[in-house]
Amino acid sequence: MARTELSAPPLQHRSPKAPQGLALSVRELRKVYGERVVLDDVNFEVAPGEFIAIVGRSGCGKSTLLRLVAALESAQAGSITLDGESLASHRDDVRIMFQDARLLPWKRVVDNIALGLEGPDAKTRALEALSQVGLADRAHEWPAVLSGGQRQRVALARALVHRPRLLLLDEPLGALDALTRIEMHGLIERLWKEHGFTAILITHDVSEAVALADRVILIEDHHITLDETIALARPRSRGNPSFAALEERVLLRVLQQPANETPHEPQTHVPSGFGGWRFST
Ligand SMILES: Nc1ncnc2c1ncn2[C@@H]1O[C@H](COP(=O)(O)OP(=O)(O)OP(=O)(O)O)[C@@H](O)[C@H]1O
Repeated sequence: MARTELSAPPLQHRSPKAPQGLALSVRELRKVYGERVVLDDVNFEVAPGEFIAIVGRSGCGKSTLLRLVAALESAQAGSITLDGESLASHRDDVRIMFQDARLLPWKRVVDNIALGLEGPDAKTRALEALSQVGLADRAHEWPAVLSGGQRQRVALARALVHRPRLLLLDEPLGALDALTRIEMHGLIERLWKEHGFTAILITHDVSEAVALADRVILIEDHHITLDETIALARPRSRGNPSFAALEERVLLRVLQQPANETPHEPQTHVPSGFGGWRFST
């Protein structure tokens, strides 16, 4: 496989002020619904500040895995740790964003973002976050008058205002048109670089995964069967032949036509400890 334009390690571009992203370790994870095994012996590691995309056919367990990392559900076996500690220890460091923005329609945009913030500067912080996603001029409007893409920008601001160290993205661009998606890729990548959080993105769009992620993980048959490093310099160009080659390679694997190379082995063990933490957006 062609691998050109080697990128720098994820954190080298970051501002020294950015909080460090959390390291994630998933070990021997098993999730079953009734008789249905969804995940079995799933193992992977995510380095602080790394951007991971998870792909796989519909129903393979991507959202289930993210919900387990978000402690919205618990597993039958295995462990998930953040910086070697339980999920409960980092409940305030993790935020999740979904395909629908889930804004409260009776609150203005800025008040949706300020929800859950405390202190006299809550509104100022909410306005700053809104400005970071390019919507400062829509602060006092109702969510209903925004476009789908704008609503997702608000959802992103609502997550970022809490300065997460791990951002979980469950197909956040799935309902947007192709042009808006590409604009959002640029925005997400810029904010990831500036804020320094670790990011885990679920997507059906292999091109999106290759555009954004340091690594793409494939789930099939309850396991991780591919863990592919995307060693392309950022910002990435879809017109680049190396981009197209990587996209094709991952897509062929998703379609169950293995390429010639062997998937990466699962990575090393770190201390375990499973705990729950409160969900909030
Ligand atoms: N609460 C639940 N109860 C029972 N089965 C569930 C539950 N949640 C998910 N499942 C099942 O687990 C499997 C994995 O679902 P999941 O939503 O994680 O897949 P996915 O890869 O995210 O799919 P998609 O790409 O279509 O969103 C599916 O077979 C689904 O029906």
